[in-house]
Amino acid sequence: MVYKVLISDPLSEDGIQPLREAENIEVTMKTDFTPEELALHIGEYDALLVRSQTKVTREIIEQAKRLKIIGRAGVGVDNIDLDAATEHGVIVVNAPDGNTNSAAEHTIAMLMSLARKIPQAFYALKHQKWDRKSHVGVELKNKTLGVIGMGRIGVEVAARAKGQRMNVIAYDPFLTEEKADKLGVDYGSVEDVVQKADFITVHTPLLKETRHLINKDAFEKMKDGVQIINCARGGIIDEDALYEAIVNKKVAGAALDVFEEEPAVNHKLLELPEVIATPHLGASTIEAQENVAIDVSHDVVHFLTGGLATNPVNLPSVPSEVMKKIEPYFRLSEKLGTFLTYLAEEAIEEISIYYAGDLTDVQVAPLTRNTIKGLLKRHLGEHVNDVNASFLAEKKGITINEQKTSTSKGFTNLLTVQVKTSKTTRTVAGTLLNGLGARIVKVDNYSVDVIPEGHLLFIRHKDQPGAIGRVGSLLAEHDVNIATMQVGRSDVGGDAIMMLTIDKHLEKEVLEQLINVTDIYAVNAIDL
Ligand SMILES: NC(=O)C1=CN([C@@H]2O[C@H](COP(=O)(O)OP(=O)(O)OC[C@H]3O[C@@H](n4cnc5c(N)ncnc54)[C@H](O)[C@@H]3O)[C@@H](O)[C@H]2O)C=CC1
Ligand SMILES: O=C(O)C(=O)COP(=O)(O)O
Repeated sequence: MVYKVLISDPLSEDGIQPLREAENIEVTMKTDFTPEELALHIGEYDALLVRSQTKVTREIIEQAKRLKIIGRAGVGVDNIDLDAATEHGVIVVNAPDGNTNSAAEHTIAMLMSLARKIPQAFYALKHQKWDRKSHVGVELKNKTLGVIGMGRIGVEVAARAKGQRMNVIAYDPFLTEEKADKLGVDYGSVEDVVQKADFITVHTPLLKETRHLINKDAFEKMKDGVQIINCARGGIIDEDALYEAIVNKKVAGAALDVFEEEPAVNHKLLELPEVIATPHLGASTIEAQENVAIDVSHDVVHFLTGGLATNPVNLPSVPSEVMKKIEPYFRLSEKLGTFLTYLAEEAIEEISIYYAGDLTDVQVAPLTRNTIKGLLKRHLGEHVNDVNASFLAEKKGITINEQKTSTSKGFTNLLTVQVKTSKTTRTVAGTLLNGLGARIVKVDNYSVDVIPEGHLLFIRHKDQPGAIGRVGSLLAEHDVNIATMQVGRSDVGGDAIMMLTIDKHLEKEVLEQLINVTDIYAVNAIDL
């Protein structure tokens, strides 16, 4: 199998070496596709790598029949329709750390350029004007920098601003007073930051909650002569409100690296002499580009070759030490889910997954997703995966319960899956036996011991002499060899079960004949 990877924005050639060197991966770099051309060609690719330029819309994702992974060589994923990706089972990964330093340095460069009007002075000089009086700046020392968003970049900007002898006041929903103390910054609300700062810089993602976070109201509360920096995302600051605030002399200057719509040429803000700008260059350094391309290429290679992504955006990331503990259960959890699809004869309304023993100490969400994947895949097809399993279950109106319990029934680990339909509740439980691998240990109320692989027959019957023999004979007549067989019963002469492993898939006509054998109530032929 050769995986085809499309790179649709310029990425560092050194950074994509992991992709170029990987076996079975063919890389195409094509950075001039129009949206229509991308929609036309995306169906050929297994992976798509982008920066902020390519808009990965729902329309594109709907055409991407082979696509498994979208790699964002950078932080912001607002150019990717994450819901559409999730619905289509496409994992999105980013490279959150590689450009932090460059973005922070660019912010400081903008702050200093703004304070000293360097771009305006240079522009005048380029136009033969030796103009010193229009370009009088302000010092940063002892001024207050307001930082909104103290994530990776915000924290780095704050540290550098302190190096300029500035006071820093910061707001972030995850910033505590204690943490602010440790970072040597003042802790405040958005209001405090807005009211007290001489310079305000934003470093949040663009979300519903942060869209126009800095708006007309906010500008009104600011100090006269405040200066604004946005090296995060266009849209965090309301551009119309900023324009008004500059024209009304409330805001003395603004430095913008990002815009609500990009590319932003002929933007009205660019006509104002108080505004300096760069065309989204925060991450545009040799180092950052190499870092993010390496990180995202590694994730794409790992993922395409069956490994796990380090920086998933539309799946909760799982620390590697946790992953090591739960990975052995992946196969078992999926098989238990698949097993139950054969037992549930009506539509599944509720799935409950119980984790016991060693499994109570770990993060089990990936196992839950895997179980649901097993439950849905048989009927919905191969496109069901970890990314879209929960979404698809919810869309089908299936309630999902996940619970850790102390009842491990003597097993060191026990994974029990139960499904409810309008008529019945069916249960299967499995365990990982030390050194022996996975076993199904319970079906409904019956204890069994069977490897969850291959072809199984689960038969419910009346506990009567001859029932087992009749099943054996019928299978022999059809050349079906029995590899293992277990029986169990509730009480003598009552309900009983047989669990067989057979050497081949049971044909439909044999199954129908088996169901008609005397004393047999139900037969499930299960292919795992
Ligand atoms: N101009 C450029 O080229 C670059 C821009 N960026 C952008 O910079 C921004 C920050 O990136 P990182 O620091 O890496 O992200 P991050 O995820 O480490 O930090 C974002 C912070 O914003 C905080 N936040 C969320 N909602 C908030 C709110 N309503 N008020 C205050 N804080 C809020 C979060 O709690 C988080 O701590 C992102 O928008 C990213 O896309 C990143 C790299 C380069
Ligand atoms: O990483 C980010 O969020 C950025 O904004 C960088 O964008 P870029 O990769 O330079 O198009």
